[in-house]
Amino acid sequence: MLPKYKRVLLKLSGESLMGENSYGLDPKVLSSYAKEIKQITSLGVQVALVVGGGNIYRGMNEAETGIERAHGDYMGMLATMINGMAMQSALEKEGVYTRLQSAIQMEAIAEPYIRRRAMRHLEKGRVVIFGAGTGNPYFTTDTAGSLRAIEIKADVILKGTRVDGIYTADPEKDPNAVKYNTITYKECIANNLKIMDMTAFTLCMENNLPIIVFDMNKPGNLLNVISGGDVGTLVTA
Ligand SMILES: Nc1ncnc2c1ncn2[C@@H]1O[C@H](COP(=O)(O)OP(=O)(O)OP(=O)(O)O)[C@@H](O)[C@H]1O
Ligand SMILES: O=c1ccn([C@@H]2O[C@H](COP(=O)(O)O)[C@@H](O)[C@H]2O)c(=O)[nH]1
Repeated sequence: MLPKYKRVLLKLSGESLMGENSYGLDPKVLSSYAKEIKQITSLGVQVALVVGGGNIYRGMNEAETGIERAHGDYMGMLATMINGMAMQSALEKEGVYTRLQSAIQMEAIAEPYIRRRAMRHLEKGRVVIFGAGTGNPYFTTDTAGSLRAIEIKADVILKGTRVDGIYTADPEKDPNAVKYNTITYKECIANNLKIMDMTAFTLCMENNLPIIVFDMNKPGNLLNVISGGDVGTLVTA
């Protein structure tokens, strides 16, 4: 099978990593995601990974936590490092070579983020995990994923999540929501569709980076996306 994409940035939801638990990490999910990723690296697809942090900490709720927003955001970025390290371990168990790069210096556990070095790792077939988001508060890992995807010249950003695409409204809240097979960036922004934040959509739109939102929990789905299958929702101009 000839993959449709040569280099992809896969954004994994932090919340999905907790599986049935209400917090933290589920080893079954980590192992299953690692196996799915191995399926596509075996085809020669270059994979960069950004993992969210919502299973551990989000910095947004200053009113609830009493923790200043920017301070909380740095805590959220540290949460993404924990998830990145967990994915690194799960991938290595599957025999996949990896490198973890952090946007915040943590030399004992990760390389610093160096764009050209990341691209070299990808060329050598290593999965590069980008941790600590953008390194800046007031952003999200969706924006970090979009930014890194553009920087490393990925063909597409794949948002692997727990819903099977983009809907007219949040399908977890609105049973009448209808799924789009394709949608434009402008429609996502105009309709304020909350599957990704607006900064991420805008960045992708300005740089013409296609987005595919798909269900990462369905076995074989990632491979299907890479094969050009009719999976999830495609966002383009
Ligand atoms: N219009 C929409 N279409 C589809 N999903 C939507 C929409 N609006 C909101 N959502 C929600 O977005 C969620 C997916 O986002 P994502 O994968 O980023 O999860 P998350 O919980 O924010 O994870 P993370 O820990 O990475 O921040 C879905 O679970 C869904 O409930
Ligand atoms: O560039 C970034 C990325 C993330 N954060 C903070 O981390 C948490 C977790 O990320 P999610 O994208 O929500 O999974 C996020 O809520 C922010 O608090 C950040 O500040 N900058």
